[in-house]
Order: sequence, then C-alpha cells, then structure tokens
Amino acid sequence: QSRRSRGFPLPPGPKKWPIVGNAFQMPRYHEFLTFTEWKKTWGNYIYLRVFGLDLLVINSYKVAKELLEKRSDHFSDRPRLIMAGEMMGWNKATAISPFNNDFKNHRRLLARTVGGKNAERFWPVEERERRKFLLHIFEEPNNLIQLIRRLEGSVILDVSHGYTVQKNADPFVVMAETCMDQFSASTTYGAYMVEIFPFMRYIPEWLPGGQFKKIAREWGGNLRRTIEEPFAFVKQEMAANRARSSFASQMLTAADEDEELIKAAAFSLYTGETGVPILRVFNSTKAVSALTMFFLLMVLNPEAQRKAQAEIDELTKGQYLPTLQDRSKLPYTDAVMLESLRWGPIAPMAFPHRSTSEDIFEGYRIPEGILCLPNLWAMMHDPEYYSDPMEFKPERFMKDPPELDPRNIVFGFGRRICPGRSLADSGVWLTIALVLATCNIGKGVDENGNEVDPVVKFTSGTICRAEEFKYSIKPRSEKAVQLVKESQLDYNVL
Ligand code: HEM
Repeated sequence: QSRRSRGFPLPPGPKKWPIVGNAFQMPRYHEFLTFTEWKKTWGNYIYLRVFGLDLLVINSYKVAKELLEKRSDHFSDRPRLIMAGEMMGWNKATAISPFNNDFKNHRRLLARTVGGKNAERFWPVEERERRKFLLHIFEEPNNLIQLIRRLEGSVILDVSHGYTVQKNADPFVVMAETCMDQFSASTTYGAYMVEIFPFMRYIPEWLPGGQFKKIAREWGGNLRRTIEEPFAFVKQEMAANRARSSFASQMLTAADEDEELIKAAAFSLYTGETGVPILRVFNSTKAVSALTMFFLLMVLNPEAQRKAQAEIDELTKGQYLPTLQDRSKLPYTDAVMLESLRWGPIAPMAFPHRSTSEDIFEGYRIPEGILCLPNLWAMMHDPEYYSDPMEFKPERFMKDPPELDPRNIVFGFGRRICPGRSLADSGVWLTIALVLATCNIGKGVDENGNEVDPVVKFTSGTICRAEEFKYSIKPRSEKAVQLVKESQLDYNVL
C-alpha cells in the first residue's frame, strides 16, 4: 500500500475469512449469475479475495469503460500462468501474453490485417465458407454443432494462414486441439504446485516432484510445432507462388515485420478465437457459441424468424443469396444478430485483466495485481440500458434512439478488446442472413414424433454454449436448394 492510498478502503464485497478469504463463497458454475445477484447487495463492482488473490468483479458498463478503457495503461495485463505461459510458452499467444512490447506489436499487426475496414479483405473467404456451410447443413441437418465448429475452424485457418481445412482429422486442427487440451490440463486449478510455489521451477527434473518439468517440456514442444508447422506451410506456398492471401502471407510480404512476431500473431488468431481458458476448461469458440445461440433463439422465437425472412425475401425476391453488401438494407436481420449476441451467455465473464499498478477509484483503493473480471452478462442485462432485459426483442435496436449496441460490450474492453471483432461481426451476420434466407428452423421431435420445446441450458466455463437441444432445419424451398448449389460452383467445394 502506497502513501497516496493510505486511508482509502478496499471496494465493497462479502465478508472475508482469515486465509481463505471468499474461497468458500465463490460460485462453481455460472459465476456470472451469482455475481449479477450480488450486484443487488454490493453494487457495480465487488471486491473478493481468494487465498492470496485479489479479484474485482465489474458489473457495470460505465465502470468497465472507466477502469479498463480510460485507465487501460494499467488495467491491461493478464494473470500470470507459470506452467502454461512461462514454462510451456503460451505467453507468445496474444490472449495470454503479458502487457509488454511483444503484445503491443501483436496488436499492431492484427489491427493492420483484420482490424476495422481491413477485415473486408477477407470477405471473399467469409462468403465462400459460409455458403459452403449451407450446403453442409442441407446434407447433414442433424450435425449442426459439429458443422458450425468446422465452419469457424475453416474460416479462421483460411484467414490466419490461407489454409483449407480437410474434412476429417485435419492435421493442423488435430495439433491445435491437442495443444488446447494440454493448455487446459496445465491451467486446471491445483494441478501444478509450481503455480502456487514459483520457486519449484528451479527444482531439477530428476528430483521427486520435478516431473512436471518434463511435461512442460513435452507440451511446450507440441505448442512450438503448432506454431511452426502452419507457418512453414505458408512459406512453402509463397515460395511456390500459390499462397492464398492470409494474415501471415500479407505480413510476410510487408517485409518490415519481424518473422517471429508474425508467426506468433498468426497462431494467436485461432487460439484467441477459441477462447483459451484462463480459469476453466472450455469446449467451444466464441463464434461457435454465438451461432449456436442464434439457432436456439430461432427455435424459441418463430415470429422473429418469419419477420427477418420476410425482410430478406423482400430484398432478394428469393432470387439470390444475401451478401455482406446487403447488410445496411436488412436492419431487422441486423437487429436479430445483435439480440443473439446480447441475450445468452457467450463469453459472460470475458477474460481477466490484471492491474499493473495501484489505483484509487471512487474513493476506494484498487490494489496492484488485482484481477478485474468484467461481468459482460450483467452489463448486457442491465435494466439501465435494456428494457425487459431477459426478453428476446430485436425491436429494441430498431427504436429511435436504439438501446445500447451490445457490440460495445460483448467483445471486451480497452487494450484487450477482441482484435477479431470486425471479422466476427461480419461472419456472424452473414451466416445468420444466409441461414434465414434459405432454411426454416423449428422445433425438434421426440421418439414418438411429437414436437418438443428445446432445452434452454448453457455449459459453464469461460466460453458458454447452449447445451444440446432438439431442433429441425429444413430448406425453405426447392429454389433455395438450387441457389445454394449454384453458389458453390464458383468454389472448389470440399
Ligand atoms: C462472436 C465472436 C467473438 C466474441 C463474442 C469475442 C469476444 C472476445 C472477448 C470478450 C475477448 C476478451 C476481451 C477482453 O479481455 O477484454 C476476446 C479476445 C480475443 N479475441 Fe475475440 N471474440 C469473438 C471472435 C473472435 C475472432 C473471430 C477472432 C480472430 C479472428 C478473435 C480473436 C481474439 C483474440 C486474439 C483475443 C485476445 C486479445 C488480447 O488478449 O489482447 N475473436 N474476444
């Protein structure tokens, strides 16, 4: 505690017990709901202590803007991960990286290629892959979640490395998945004592208790291969003059950029998107989660579905598939997308931001090293900004003035704001527009053929996804099937 902060209390929060602090009160599942409930007692920000760790839950949009954006110079670090980050090498990934020069360079490269309008260079990839997805759902309507996963995996590897994912057991995808599993295993709370006793890093590998160093070495080797091999592919394609334009190829051509940096940032594109779990195991990506949420919402809200379909039909007369250029002419479809991002939990707690210096906020002392946990769920269901926040009402974004755009929240804040948000925004919108133009989404049936309501439950974790639910997807017409098939002719469909 510095002299400046002496006398300032810590922010409000539940009573802390000696040593354990709030450890026993910490929710195990869907913590965003408990933290939203606690908002009634403790307010817009809540101070918690779990053993030696200081936490600040941020429940309000205004506070998140004030701390994470306006004071981003000292609220932009990430939690320290000794085993995964420092020993295995995950600190090279943008999402995990400490707030240092490498990180700032990653963000600069990402902004140059996929930031804002630059992302439009990848619209042809978006159009191709998302139309292919329609064909895939016509072929395998019962395999929706898998197909959404494959879609997002294909788009991201195409954008990052100009690589086309093979239909089954793609070697790069398998490698990345193995790495993710090892990341999860190495960050599971309590699995590696070195996290609690950092000096253990210096124990020789052959001593009892030193085996974790061998694991770190092996898993770190896998991580290096997952960074190196897709990059080697790009260089090989460039040498043979057949590389597709991608983040990596564009940056390599730019010549003034450091190769190690490009490699790590390219890798970060697909690991950032998969929402590398900082505190919990994950099993989904944010874009997968957003699209799954959309399908569930369409089963639950047939009227909104019909209304968006009518809007699209009026524009296209059923004669062509909507494109990203049509977006401004389809305001209700846009509103359905915004409401799909707002309504359900996607990454409800974003990722923690660690502070690098002490601060005073509204008369409270915010200690250095505190982990700020932005409760995006609470912000996107705050009655101060959203009328009937628990209802699915796309109309809220058609009013004059519209309610707060959830894209100001769902992608996080400040220097850590999602660098892929432009791509995510266009990709999610396009998928929604294409699906509504060509498919009817409805209730699924049980074993006796009776229609059933879908289960509305969400997995717990850094990234939430709707749990398996029953649905039906059918092409809207013969003409829709024909349009989808014709649209594939331009591409080499896999
Ligand atoms: C609907 C889809 C998506 C959502 C809701 C989303 C949301 C988020 C959120 C909440 C964060 C944490 C921000 C913070 O710490 O304040 C984040 C970080 C990140 N996202 Fe996304 N994201 C999406 C899609 C994507 C895509 C498509 C990409 C890649 C092209 C991407 C790349 C990243 C990366 C690299 C980070 C780490 C940034 C850093 O730590 O500086 N995301 N995203």
